[in-house]
Amino acid sequence: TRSSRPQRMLAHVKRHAARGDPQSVIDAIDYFCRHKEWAMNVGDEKGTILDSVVCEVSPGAVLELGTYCGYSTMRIARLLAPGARLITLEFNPANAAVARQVIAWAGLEHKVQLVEGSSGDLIPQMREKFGIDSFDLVFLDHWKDWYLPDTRLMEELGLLHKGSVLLADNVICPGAPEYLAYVRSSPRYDSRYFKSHLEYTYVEDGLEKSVFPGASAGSRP
Ligand SMILES: O=C(NCCNC(=O)c1cc(-c2ccc(F)cc2)cc(O)c1O)c1cc(O)ncn1
Ligand SMILES: [Mg+2]
Repeated sequence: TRSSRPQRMLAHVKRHAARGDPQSVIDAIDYFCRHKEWAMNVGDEKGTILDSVVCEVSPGAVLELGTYCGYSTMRIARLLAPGARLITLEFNPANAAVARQVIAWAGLEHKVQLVEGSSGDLIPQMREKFGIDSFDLVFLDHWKDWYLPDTRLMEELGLLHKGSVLLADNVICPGAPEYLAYVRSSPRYDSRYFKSHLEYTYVEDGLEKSVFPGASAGSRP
């Protein structure tokens, strides 16, 4: 049967990127998506914003919701300090299979745990399965109408601590209106919008960065 777009992207990476060189894998994917076939990676423009937030937070524990082909997974993992961990959840097994090979080609597999399944099912298993107490940074890039329920779930499970940062992709396109309304109105978050463009296009999109000031905030009378 005809190959999938992620499979063609992986073939492009293997042909044009150097093993063990994350930047060359990132550049190869950006080239493929800009000049051959568009794909829904966070991309180079929003990727620069993602990089700056990762460097600012310098997280010990990161959760990524929505791996897709592993592009943002690599952007985050290449900036992590030794011993820091990135857990990335992907619902689609075919995409997960491609992402594993992309991450391995970049030589970042030892920093990343890719878990297949639904975020709603896996988030409650974080402690027992991965020994994670809380996350310093969460990158939301999966189904847009799951951003809010998964954020509520992480709050209720105590997986966010004072200062935890949520960074959400696509808050304009395709859009996550209920999530935006929540993080911007809740006294529980200090939220800021980073205006950018939908990956590889001139369409407006952006990232919303929301800092969790602590469970007690917003509950005082
Ligand atoms: O498909 C699953 N996740 C991808 C989410 N990501 C997106 O949908 C996404 C879409 C776009 C996009 C923007 C404009 C356009 F015209 C078409 C697509 C851009 C992005 O940057 C994304 O991140 C998925 C499946 C599943 O069964 N369960 C959980 N997640
Ligand atoms: Mg996205």
